[in-house]
Amino acid sequence: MSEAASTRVALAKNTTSRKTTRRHPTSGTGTKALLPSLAPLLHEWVPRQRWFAGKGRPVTGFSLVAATEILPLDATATGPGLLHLLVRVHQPGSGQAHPQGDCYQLLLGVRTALPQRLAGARIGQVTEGPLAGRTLYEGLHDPRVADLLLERFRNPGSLGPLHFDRAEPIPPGLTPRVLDAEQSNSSLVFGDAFILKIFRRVFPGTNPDLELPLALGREGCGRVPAPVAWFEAATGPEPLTLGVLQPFLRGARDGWQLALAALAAGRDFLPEAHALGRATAEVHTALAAALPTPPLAHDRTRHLVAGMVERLEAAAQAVPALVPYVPGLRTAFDAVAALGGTGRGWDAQRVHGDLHLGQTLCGEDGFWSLIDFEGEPARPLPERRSPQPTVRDVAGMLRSFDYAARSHHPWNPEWAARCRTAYCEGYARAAGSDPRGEPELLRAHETDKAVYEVLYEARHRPDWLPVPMAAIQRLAAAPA
Ligand SMILES: Nc1ncnc2c1ncn2[C@@H]1O[C@H](COP(=O)(O)OP(=O)(O)O)[C@@H](O)[C@H]1O
Ligand SMILES: O=P(O)(O)O[C@H]1O[C@H](CO)[C@@H](O[C@H]2O[C@H](CO)[C@@H](O)[C@H](O)[C@H]2O)[C@H](O)[C@H]1O
Repeated sequence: MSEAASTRVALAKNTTSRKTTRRHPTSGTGTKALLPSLAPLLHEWVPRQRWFAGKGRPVTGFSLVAATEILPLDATATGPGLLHLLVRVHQPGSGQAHPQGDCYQLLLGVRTALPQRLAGARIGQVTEGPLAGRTLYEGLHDPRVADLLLERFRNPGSLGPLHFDRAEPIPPGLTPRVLDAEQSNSSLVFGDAFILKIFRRVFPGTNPDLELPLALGREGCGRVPAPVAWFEAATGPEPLTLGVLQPFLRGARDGWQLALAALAAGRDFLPEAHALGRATAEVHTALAAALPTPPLAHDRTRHLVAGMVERLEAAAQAVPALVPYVPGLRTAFDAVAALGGTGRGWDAQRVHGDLHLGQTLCGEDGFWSLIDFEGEPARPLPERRSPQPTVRDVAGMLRSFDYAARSHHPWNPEWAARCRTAYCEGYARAAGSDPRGEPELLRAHETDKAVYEVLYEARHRPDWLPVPMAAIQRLAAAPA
């Protein structure tokens, strides 16, 4: 992606170098020049955010990809200013899509005085530059900012590099609230009618969390809330998806909470697991009808296995506790490679990509929906958008039953085993084929998922590491 502007702030040397910037219609006088004065605050704040994916590696600087003044930053204005930034965060040895680092979306509120109700959103006071003396804060926590975003969706169109689109009319005057969830992104709920997900780490190319729900909506699949509106940035040849507004499923509870509640009550979760299998199969069937389904021939099987091996090796480097299990885990991948070598092929299609209990919502009427089609956030976007065997999703859910059972004391492995069976039965009933019919492929995907989880937990929730590590031990010991 070409940088829309090239202001770069080198934090390591505590120096600021400014190169030429391209004029931008909404940048306002000096908007791009603001980054150097905001960088020290961002350097403290960004790495602490739940959505920051580069944890554990130092931040060495920031460069500006795009800046848009959504609300004027004029110091004489009575209300807040709102600065929309796309910022590349420089980190050594990083960058899914860019060698220097990943690009993040920030919505920064600017006020002369921060009201007490926004104290929790405070980032800090700017000490230099045009905003000196003013307070910077997380804009999404400010209802005035949230209202303004909704207004943009109600009246779509372009604002500098930002483009707002909608599929249907949106009513005015919906009260906003920030969703208080442990998330990879940030979400705002409007009047319990809509939920707006703001993507934090953004990549060139349509995000599958917009692409797949739109395709499923066109296909008439009611298992996924269909996007009502979205916004993107044009900063290079491909758009960056920035946010999606969709219907809010009021009163729905996620599968993770429900599974834990069942465990706490000493109950099985079998009708739920069966229904989840059915919902997954219906989504897969609709995705296969809506989007291409190239078969996974020998060369692509090799590629699939090579990716799994590569991820295992990378994870073992990052988490040394994995190292003793690498040979055992490799047998799962070798078994698929061997089958591929005999000319055996598999069907492939677009899938959810990161399916787990927390991505399922059960409505008050007991109807299950699937959400969050972004795929595994750590994977490069082209890979997340590539067709894959549907067992990838099945494996994700099977792992999730294991997670739920492991996070409850005393550990009840039979509970998880029964859920896994019920889920596969529900899936088979709706899909017409049982995911357990391809045991090598399923085991390889479960192994790949457990490896991903080890890395995820090591980076984000080290206390949870024993959960996927227990599965690693089991999978490494399983006969090939
Ligand atoms: N359409 C929806 N209706 C109700 N709640 C939702 C909806 N979409 C998401 N949520 C809630 O928001 C949370 C985070 O959404 P998700 O898409 O998983 O974001 P992230 O990618 O940041 O994890 C979910 O766990 C769920 O509780
Ligand atoms: O929901 P996200 O897209 O942010 O997914 C990431 O975080 C999940 C945890 O919040 C993580 O899921 C893992 O923990 C879950 C329990 O909290 C468990 O149900 C899942 O099976 C397990 O993978 C997910 O892997 C990660 O991508």
